[in-house]
Amino acid sequence: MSIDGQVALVTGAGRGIGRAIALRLARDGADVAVLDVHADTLDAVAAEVRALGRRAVTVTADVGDRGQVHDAVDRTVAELGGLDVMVNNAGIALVGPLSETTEDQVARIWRVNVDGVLWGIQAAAASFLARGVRGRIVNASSIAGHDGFEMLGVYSATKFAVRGLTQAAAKEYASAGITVNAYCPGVVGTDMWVEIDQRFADLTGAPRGATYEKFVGGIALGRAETPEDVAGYVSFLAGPDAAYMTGQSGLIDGGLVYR
Ligand SMILES: NC(=O)C1=CN([C@@H]2O[C@H](COP(=O)(O)OP(=O)(O)OC[C@H]3O[C@@H](n4cnc5c(N)ncnc54)[C@H](O)[C@@H]3O)[C@@H](O)[C@H]2O)C=CC1
Ligand SMILES: CC(=O)C(C)=O
Repeated sequence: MSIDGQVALVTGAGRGIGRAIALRLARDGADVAVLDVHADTLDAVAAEVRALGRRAVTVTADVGDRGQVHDAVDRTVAELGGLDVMVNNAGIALVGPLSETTEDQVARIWRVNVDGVLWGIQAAAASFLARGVRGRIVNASSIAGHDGFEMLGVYSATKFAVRGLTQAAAKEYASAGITVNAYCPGVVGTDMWVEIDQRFADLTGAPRGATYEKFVGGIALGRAETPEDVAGYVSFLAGPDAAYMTGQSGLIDGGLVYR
């Protein structure tokens, strides 16, 4: 198993891509701390991790709160005996025209998608450095971090920002043997996309499902992405075969955006 005996912390692990990453890392041999701002599904995800024979802890925390993220890392080390892999997966979407975007909307999404990744990088790297661990940091960007999408403009900006943080952190921590990479999924059939599609319907009058189908229609491989497609790539980035890779933001989108 590629990451046997390691400890990972996955944010936004209560559902969707984060849940799939937690389970994949557990299947590949890691003990996992599952973190989410919504506590309701965390026990179920932790139970799934334990059913795979690995240890799990649940952490209810807001990634936009620096102190809570640092506490989450400390708790993981205390309860699971270390931390080797930090997956900054939590994120939220914002759908709407730039012309109508408010300060509150920008502050809210920036706090989760960008500040949340920054605090995760900072807390994990401090913990790796303090313990002499050549750890892995893996961040959630998106196709929207490679291409600006209409009606998803501020969301796109946050995902471009994640790529900037990923590159800068890779350089800052390289001498300590810490790698920092990002994954850039395409159209993954999670609750986030249900919400995006509904919001497009509300704003444009498009029938429900039409926006999702339009995006999926552009995928060369001919199907929507699954959370497990993303999780496999994250496990690769966390594992030994990615040891010589840092600062990269790799597209895993079935052939939707070409960069
Ligand atoms: N679904 C998609 O098509 C794509 C998703 N992504 C990115 O992948 C990541 C995961 O996406 P999905 O699983 O689809 O989203 P999702 O909305 O299904 O799940 C996100 C999880 O993050 C949690 N979360 C939200 N705000 C949080 C906060 N402040 N602190 C801690 N947890 C918080 C939510 O409670 C939820 O459990 C996000 O960063 C998203 O932007 C990137 C490209 C495509
Ligand atoms: C949800 C997302 O990341 C998109 C539309 O690329």
